[in-house]
Amino acid sequence: MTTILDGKKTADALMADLKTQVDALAGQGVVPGLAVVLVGDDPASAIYVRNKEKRAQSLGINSVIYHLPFSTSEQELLDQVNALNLDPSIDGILVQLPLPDQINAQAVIQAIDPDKDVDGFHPMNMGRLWTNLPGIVASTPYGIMQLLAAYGIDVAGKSVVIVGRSNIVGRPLAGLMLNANATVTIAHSQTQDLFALTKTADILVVAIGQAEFIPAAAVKPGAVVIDVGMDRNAENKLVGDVDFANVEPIASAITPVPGGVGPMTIASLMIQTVNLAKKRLNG
Ligand SMILES: Nc1nc(=O)c2c([nH]1)NC[C@@H]1CN(c3ccc(C(=O)N[C@@H](CCC(=O)O)C(=O)O)cc3)C=[N+]21
Repeated sequence: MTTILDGKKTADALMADLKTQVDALAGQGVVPGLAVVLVGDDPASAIYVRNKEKRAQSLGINSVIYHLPFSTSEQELLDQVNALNLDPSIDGILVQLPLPDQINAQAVIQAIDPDKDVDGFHPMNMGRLWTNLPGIVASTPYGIMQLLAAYGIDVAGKSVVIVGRSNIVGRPLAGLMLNANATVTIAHSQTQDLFALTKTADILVVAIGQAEFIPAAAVKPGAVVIDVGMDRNAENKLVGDVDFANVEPIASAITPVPGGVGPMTIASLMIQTVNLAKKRLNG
């Protein structure tokens, strides 16, 4: 029997616990503040923003959305970020990616106060992760680690293959996996004989954004499969990067899309926002 790694259920359980923490903070006069800056109308960002809003509201987190037009200049965005850096009611700042071409995303990420960088994308937080120091960790990788932990899947000593080397998922996940004592390989578009490599993985993570790219022949029987993709197939249905129907029967455990990694990403963002608010209170 294959275990379906239910991110929705796991996220709901984590949020029930987090709600008591938010209530306790409120009793001490602190409401966690999350600022989300969205430039333009990227569809994946729109789903993310909508679901974040729902979660934040039900928890009692003060989530403020700054929806700027697609034509926003880099300087205008930097000014917005600076204002949020200085706003004491804001604990976490998240600038939705991708950004329009006229804006240098790295310049914006580096303008965020590293201690408010709730996405963990600032080089300071990436450096902390890769030196195994405490810091803020990107929400999607953090959510994946929590989902594995919730199902008692230990990564220590396992062979983990991550397909995708983005700063949002692949790289930070590799750091977390290494810190948890996994043996990590990062594969990407130039990897030779990719499916032979993925077939060696005890834990296979795919984050490339190509609908149903990974076939059953690329997966070791009994592997744990984590699908980070959020793609549209030919019928415009939301699917992942893994051919779920054919891979599910041979995997020992697998995440669905939707209902897998996505809800865990949002839960992780909420957890880290609350942790930053606790820091505001306790220093
Ligand atoms: N700075 C930044 N940080 C991000 O983490 C970031 C980003 N920009 N830009 C966009 C992508 C996309 N992303 C999603 C996270 C969760 C769901 C999600 O909740 N998915 C649910 C719901 C799907 C649905 O409602 O259809 C699911 O998979 O079950 C979606 C998309 C975060 N991203």
